[in-house]
Amino acid sequence: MEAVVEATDLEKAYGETVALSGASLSVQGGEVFGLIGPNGAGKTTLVRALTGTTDPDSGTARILDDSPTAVDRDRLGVLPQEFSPPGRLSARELLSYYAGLYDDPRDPDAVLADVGLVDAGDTWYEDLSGGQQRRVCVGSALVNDPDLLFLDEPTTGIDPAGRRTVWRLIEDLAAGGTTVVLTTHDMAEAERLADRVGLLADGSLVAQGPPERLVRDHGGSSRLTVETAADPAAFADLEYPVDRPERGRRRSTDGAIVVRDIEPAAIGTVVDYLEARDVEYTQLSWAEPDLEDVYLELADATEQARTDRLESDDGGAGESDLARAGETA
Ligand SMILES: Nc1ncnc2c1ncn2[C@@H]1O[C@H](COP(=O)(O)OP(=O)(O)OP(=O)(O)O)[C@@H](O)[C@H]1O
Repeated sequence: MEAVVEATDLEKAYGETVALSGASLSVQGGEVFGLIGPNGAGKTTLVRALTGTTDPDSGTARILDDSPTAVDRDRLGVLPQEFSPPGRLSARELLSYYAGLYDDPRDPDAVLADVGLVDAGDTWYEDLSGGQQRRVCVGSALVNDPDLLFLDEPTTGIDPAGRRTVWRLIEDLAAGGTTVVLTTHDMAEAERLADRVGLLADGSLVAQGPPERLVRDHGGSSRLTVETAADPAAFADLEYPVDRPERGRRRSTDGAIVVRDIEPAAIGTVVDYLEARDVEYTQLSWAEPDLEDVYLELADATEQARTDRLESDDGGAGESDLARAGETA
């Protein structure tokens, strides 16, 4: 399959701030590629470099076998993260306006239907809810029926039902052969839609692969979370490894203990253990590793590597972690 997006060693700094530090990726025709990563990792900068709205300091970017600034705009759809169309045009007028910019656009009413806004077609953009506005913006990126579509956080602010409408839309586009590069903070969205996911951290892609492979390689084991104020020492005799939840995973305010490498059939053993020792708990929840675990693991490893690099004189301490994290790439 031919690469529709190809980035090699892209670097971009804004003054002292390094936004991209050697980002490389390749997206094949018809693929949905999910770009994930912490705030400030460089995702929007990468999308901008790939769509010709920012010039990288070095490295090369090609889309649709052309340079991002020279590519045929009729073949490209872009939903930027920040997009503010004129407020005093209706949803339908806005889509008609954007459709008018292309040689062979789609029917704006069909696009309105695609994004689930038939009933709001005559409402001024400024009177739509935030989620409806975002859906109009998604629609504006589709009016030219693009071969390649960049969506930078398309579902931010959209309610769960509307999010599913957009997800189905993206799935239909992908089924029709559209190549999609999707930036998101929603791991469920990435896991559901993306054929491959790239984790951007500290300006470079530290891991790339199909979500299930990333989960297998970096997600860790299944876990049973016990919401309890008890100390981990109370679990010392349990036959499974026990520790605290990862950063960002704790839901209870009282604290929790995580029992690892445990299958659902063995949960009863833990319940018996807790009851035999009068350890109080409020809830048990079992989960398989998912993309969020990969994210937390690799983003943490990269952040730690960066801290080590800043703290060490020769800068070498963090590199091995980064290299290890990137083995899946
Ligand atoms: N125009 C700009 N001028 C100065 N700094 C910028 C500019 N654009 C981005 N940056 C900086 O570059 C870094 C990467 O930003 P970018 O917006 O690409 O990250 P991101 O991964 O998209 O973040 P988020 O998830 O918050 O949208 C950040 O430190 C940001 O402050």
